[in-house]
Amino acid sequence: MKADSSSNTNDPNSDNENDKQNMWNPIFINQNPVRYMSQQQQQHQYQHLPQNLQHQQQQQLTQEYSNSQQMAFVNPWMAATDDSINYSPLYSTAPPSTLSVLQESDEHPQKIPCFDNYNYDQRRKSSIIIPPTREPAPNPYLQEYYNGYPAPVFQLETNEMMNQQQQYNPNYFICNQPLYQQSGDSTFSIADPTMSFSNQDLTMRQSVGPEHFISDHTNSNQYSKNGKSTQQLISYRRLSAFPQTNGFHTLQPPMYISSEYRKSSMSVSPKPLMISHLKQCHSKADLEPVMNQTPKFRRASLNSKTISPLIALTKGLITTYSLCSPSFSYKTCKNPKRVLTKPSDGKFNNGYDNINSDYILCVNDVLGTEQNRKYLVLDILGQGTFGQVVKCQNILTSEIVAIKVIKSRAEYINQSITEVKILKFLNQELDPYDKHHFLRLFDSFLHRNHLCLVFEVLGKNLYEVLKQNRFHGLTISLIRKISSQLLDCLCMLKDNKIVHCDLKPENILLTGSGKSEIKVIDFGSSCQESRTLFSYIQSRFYRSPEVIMGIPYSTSIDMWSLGCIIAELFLGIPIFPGSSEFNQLTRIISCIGNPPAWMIDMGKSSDKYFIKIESDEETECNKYRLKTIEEYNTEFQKKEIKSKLYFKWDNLSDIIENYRFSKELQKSPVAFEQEKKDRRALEHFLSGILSLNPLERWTPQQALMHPFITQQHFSGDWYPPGFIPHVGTSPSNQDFNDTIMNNNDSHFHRSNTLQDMSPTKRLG
Ligand SMILES: Nc1ncnc2c1ncn2[C@@H]1O[C@H](COP(=O)(O)OP(=O)(O)OP(=O)(O)O)[C@@H](O)[C@H]1O
Repeated sequence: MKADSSSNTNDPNSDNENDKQNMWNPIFINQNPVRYMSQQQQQHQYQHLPQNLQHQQQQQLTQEYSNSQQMAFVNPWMAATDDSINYSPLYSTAPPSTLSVLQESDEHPQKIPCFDNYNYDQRRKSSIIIPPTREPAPNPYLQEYYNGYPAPVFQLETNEMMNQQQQYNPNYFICNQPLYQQSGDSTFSIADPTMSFSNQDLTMRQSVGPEHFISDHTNSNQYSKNGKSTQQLISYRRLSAFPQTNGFHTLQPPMYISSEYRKSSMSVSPKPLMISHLKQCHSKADLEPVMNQTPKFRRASLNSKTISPLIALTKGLITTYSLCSPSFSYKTCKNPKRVLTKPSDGKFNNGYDNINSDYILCVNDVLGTEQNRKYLVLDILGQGTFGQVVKCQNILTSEIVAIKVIKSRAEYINQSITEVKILKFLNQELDPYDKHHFLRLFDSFLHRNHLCLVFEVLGKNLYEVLKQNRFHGLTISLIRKISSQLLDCLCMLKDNKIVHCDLKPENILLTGSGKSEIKVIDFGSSCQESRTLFSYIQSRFYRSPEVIMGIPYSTSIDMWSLGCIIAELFLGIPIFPGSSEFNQLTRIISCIGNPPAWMIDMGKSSDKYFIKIESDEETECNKYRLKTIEEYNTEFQKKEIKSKLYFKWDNLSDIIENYRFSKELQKSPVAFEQEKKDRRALEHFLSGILSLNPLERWTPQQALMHPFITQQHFSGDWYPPGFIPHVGTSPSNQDFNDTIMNNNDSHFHRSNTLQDMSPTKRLG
């Protein structure tokens, strides 16, 4: 070991040649470096052996492995490039899973084949000290062995085991330790059960893209335009929350390990696991950290400064690799780029854009060219109909921001210019002190034909919050806090006659301040009340009945969306998860009741969904009924099916009242009583917001006064000040409800599972 005070000994990645040459300590170097085989080679060779021979060799391998007293330092670079090496037959026949363990452990000197042309001198000079073999840690996936029992040395899998595994579930195979699911040519971990809802979301939770905005002035019938159906349009739209279902996030124990295998593993190395002695604590001094002496043979040394093997193989990995192979050189520019955009093939805009006209973004890309407008791309935050949102750092100021990179198509850019205008107005004119929960826009610029909007960076959206909560509802006090902030925001919008047009959980983000503070984002579909040009707006689950029926709309459509969002926050899943507009309307009507006849009379699209059953010319009072699924399918050549019901009860108040009480609430009678009172107030609050008649629907100002928000005593009845119920000329509620209810059987079948909605069974 050489001490060189002139070299930068603190830097484990030092490029100093002396450092490298003096790192090797001959005492601890095994003369037989391991040859690394590719997984394919291993599998191939293993599969061709007869089964009894495989078993015999596995045992031999296990025995030799446990007997080994020395470790070899393995140079992955040499091994990966040298093809002229003869493999040990033992290695070539080991089962794939075993070999993968061996590759990682570097602990098999006896079985290591020779490198004919390997330069041992280089290794002998090393001062990296390799400790003698010690007992491997117990396998945490074999839980029986974990608590104090000897662990199997490593996991072997015979073909028989693999077969049994596959018989048990053909989709799973044991891959060393974690359990993976195989799908096509990609391998991923067992799907998180909470992800099951996402698939449905892909087609249902989307907002409407500008190419699908249908102007009332051009064509009122969104279905007949271009001959495209809603279903066809949906396929072009994208999920706003970036799907995160492909991550390797679930590690599961193997599903099956035979008892024979366990016994054989036990017999290999039955040494008891040492558990460190626990001492009683008498004084503060006992809590002082104890520095153990540097264990002999347990440290690697770099120019007299000792570094641990951990540092040598993490922080100091580059130096370690350089020492292993003089030809190894590391340059960050050669690093593979992490692409954030999917699909990532360049199709348009000189190869900068993918097939969806999304800019292909990679980590460490720079957006913007001007001095103070250069942003380093760090990660993806979300994806939506209009483009992608990425976390970036201003190169000049180091400020972290969120940049929404809009698709390079004209219709998206134009609509986003409106978003910029509205946000500027909201930020600068309406809410200069940032008190009313609007997203802050800092800047906007063009980058390679993409409009980039620079926002403050926020936290999780409410859909992600629910998902993280395994689609269980949030507590009433949290719902109250979120609702009052949203109402405050909607008050500002209503006062200034601005319609958001796309309120949904994905567009409400926690600020990340830790105070359940939220902000409303995505004003890309917003408009002024006087310029409601489009009739195909709002994400379906949150779409108001007047928009579905084609009635002129106002800021009250945002109140409808708010009602749906609050109900979802309570229930954990959407209250009206319609699979089509017809299905959406059916769900709304069966839960809340019928719309007044004047709405049906007035709606441009009403005749798609309703049939007139009675017309009284004198009173001009018409009666309608919802079309049956068969009638609707025949008329429009659709394939609507009975929709699944996810709640045991039909109407809103029963759903809220009977929704599952958490175990904590059930334990405390006081909390239980309070919850029941809160639920009654919530139910009444929602009934005012989710009024089918937009003229009777409470305004945000009215809703803010409701006892659910103010937490005043709720007696069971409450009217907002100055509220006069509109007396419609609709058929009597009873008549209509009878019709609807008679139709209900044909529209719904009750779901016994919430598979499409949520991972857990929650029937109300
Ligand atoms: N400022 C921000 N900070 C953190 N995440 C953000 C921010 N803005 C947006 N996101 C994330 O990106 C997602 C998509 O953003 P946004 O809704 O603005 O895009 P969009 O293309 O308009 O989507 P949509 O399909 O809803 O119209 C959001 O759901 C959110 O998760």
